[in-house]
Amino acid sequence: MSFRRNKIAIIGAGHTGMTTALYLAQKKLGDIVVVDIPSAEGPTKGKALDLFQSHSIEGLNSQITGTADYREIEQADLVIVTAGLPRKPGMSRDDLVTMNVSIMQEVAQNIKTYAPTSIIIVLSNPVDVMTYVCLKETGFPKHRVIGQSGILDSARFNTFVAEELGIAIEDVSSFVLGGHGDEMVPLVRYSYVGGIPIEKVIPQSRLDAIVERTRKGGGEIVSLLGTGSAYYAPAAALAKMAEIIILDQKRIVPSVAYLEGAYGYTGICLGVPTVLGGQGIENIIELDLTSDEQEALHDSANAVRTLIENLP
Ligand SMILES: NC(=O)c1ccc[n+]([C@@H]2O[C@H](COP(=O)([O-])OP(=O)(O)OC[C@H]3O[C@@H](n4cnc5c(N)ncnc54)[C@H](O)[C@@H]3O)[C@@H](O)[C@H]2O)c1
Ligand SMILES: O=C(O)C[C@H](O)C(=O)O
Repeated sequence: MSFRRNKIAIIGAGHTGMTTALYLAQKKLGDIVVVDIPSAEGPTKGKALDLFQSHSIEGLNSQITGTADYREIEQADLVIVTAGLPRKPGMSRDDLVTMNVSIMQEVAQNIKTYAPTSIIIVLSNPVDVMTYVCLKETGFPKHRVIGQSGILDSARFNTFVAEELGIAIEDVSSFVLGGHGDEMVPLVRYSYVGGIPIEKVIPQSRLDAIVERTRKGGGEIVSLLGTGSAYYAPAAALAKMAEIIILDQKRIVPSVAYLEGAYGYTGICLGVPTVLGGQGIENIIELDLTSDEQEALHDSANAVRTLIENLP
């Protein structure tokens, strides 16, 4: 009799990578290997060992390994890519594209070599473009290369709605569509509090303000932090996607997916509602959009397409 535990690789042992490792360990989803560049091998091993030692106190039993050697991701079921530069105050996510594309190309080649059957979740920014680069570099089928943005953006929207109404965050459900930039499209019409459409309980002017704050939600944290960008909520979003995939939960969540016709777009990666499960993206759900929503999505998709067309 032989048992094999799930294996999750995280590329990038920075803020989001290590926070994701912590959430994954707490969710007891499998063994975790964290990979960073050779010059960061010591700190990567140190962070992994520190987290591993916390298991004795927390009653956890995942194996946590830090390394700079991609051979250690062999047989990973899931690879989460957080490698790349975060933005600084005053920058947009798109300003990271040149640096992060070359990092993504190198990372993707290593995943292709050492974990060719894995499912990949990309976090690195600008995430719609990085998901596209990862898909093209690995040559993996499109359902196995997924980007994270919508769970985070929806979580921000939910937080602001809950604050506005003074109610529990868990009673708010919303959808944010489109690219992970300031043109993202929070879908107010598809957002609810305890099953009640939010348009019935929040006046339009306040909804407009919440939509605007959601669009700029990442930048708000970047300005407050002064250095680096958000990591607790992004890591929670990654761990949620990992849990859905590993447990084959078939949940409906927004993911960055490669589109071949959905919403009228082809050849770009964009945030859309998906069914996520053991195969990765198992389906894309097409919602009816009003002409205003379509126009907003068009602006967002165009911003992503322009970046893709101008890739270095
Ligand atoms: N999509 C989202 O919702 C979202 C949310 C948060 C952060 N991000 C993005 O995620 C990325 C990481 O953010 P962070 O806060 O963890 O940054 P960080 O600087 O804390 O960590 C990045 C890590 O990547 C490593 N790295 C760099 N080049 C590498 C390579 N070639 N191979 C392996 N590792 C490499 C660095 O050494 C560093 O440890 C950034 O691009 C950020 O913008 C995206
Ligand atoms: O805003 C950033 O640069 C990081 C991330 O995309 C976020 O939304 O928090």
